[in-house]
Amino acid sequence: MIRIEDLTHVYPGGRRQPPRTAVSDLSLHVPEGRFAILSGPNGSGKSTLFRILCGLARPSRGRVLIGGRDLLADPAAARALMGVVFQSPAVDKHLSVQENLAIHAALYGLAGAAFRDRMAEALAWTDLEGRLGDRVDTLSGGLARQVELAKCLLTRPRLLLLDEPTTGLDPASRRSFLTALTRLRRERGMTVLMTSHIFSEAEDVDSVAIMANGRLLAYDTPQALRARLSGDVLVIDSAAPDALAARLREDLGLTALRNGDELRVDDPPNQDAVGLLERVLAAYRPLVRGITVKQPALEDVFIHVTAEARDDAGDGRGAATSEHQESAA
Ligand SMILES: Nc1ncnc2c1ncn2[C@@H]1O[C@H](COP(=O)(O)OP(=O)(O)OP(=O)(O)O)[C@@H](O)[C@H]1O
Repeated sequence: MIRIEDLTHVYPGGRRQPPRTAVSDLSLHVPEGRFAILSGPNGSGKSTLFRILCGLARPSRGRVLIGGRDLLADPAAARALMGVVFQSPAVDKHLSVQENLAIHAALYGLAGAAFRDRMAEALAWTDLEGRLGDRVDTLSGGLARQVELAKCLLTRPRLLLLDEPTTGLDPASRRSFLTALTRLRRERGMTVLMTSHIFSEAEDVDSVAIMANGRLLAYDTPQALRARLSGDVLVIDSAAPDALAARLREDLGLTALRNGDELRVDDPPNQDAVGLLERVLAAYRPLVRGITVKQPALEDVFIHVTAEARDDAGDGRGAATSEHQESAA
């Protein structure tokens, strides 16, 4: 459904600013009926890629096919297949749910009975039943987001693009929103691509793409990504992470990846993580604020992959292998 080929986007520089490459030679395939999450640290290029996919920005190079339609050559045909939920609210909060839906429907020539049918169909995926006459600013944040979803569904898209749709929602509202997306994928065969920083959301989707510095570092199923870290992870919170990392390297031959004040030793070689925890505490107690051993979750893979890319390349650039791209496809 989405095929991105060798996509590059460079923001032109100004008098004082050099050109900036936000997306670099990125290829990604999301087959029809899959739910994929796009993740990456701040500034990794997610929003730029999202804007290109919605047709809001034209890439410097590369090709994007949406349902076989060339987004750059025939944007109207490609856009007709998609519904988009942007990060910033795109509903009028002073109007009721129904009024918001009616305005959006009118843009697509839907009115009268046709509109009412489509509205009922769209609302069936949400928890908005009984709230049609309520002004959007009287709804909870979670329900207000569902109005955006219902708006997109009015046009029966085959692809849903969502930019951090659950940011700011409480866990229960997040869960309801994701349940609606999962049902749309399962019962309607809809393709869903969503950007997110919340890794608990990614545990049950079909595939997860991890970007950094405009490049795709990994793209695979959550299970396959988790399997990249086979053993336990030792996580150390330290007031002096660089000094402690140097000690671990010099004294114990261990590579620790730094993430803020945290050091992580993934799957420690030649010893179990609990044994290592005891050794670290015994030898470097003054440098340790907190220490724990845990089973790797997706978030740990994300930290591992992005930190490794930073360490490997120095300039933060890593490269996804075609193997990862294909296995998720
Ligand atoms: N309009 C612009 N002009 C110049 N550079 C830009 C512009 N928009 C983004 N960039 C740069 O492109 C890179 C990618 O930014 P982008 O916003 O796409 O990343 P992101 O992953 O969405 O970040 P965030 O999670 O913080 O929203 C960054 O280095 C950013 O500074």
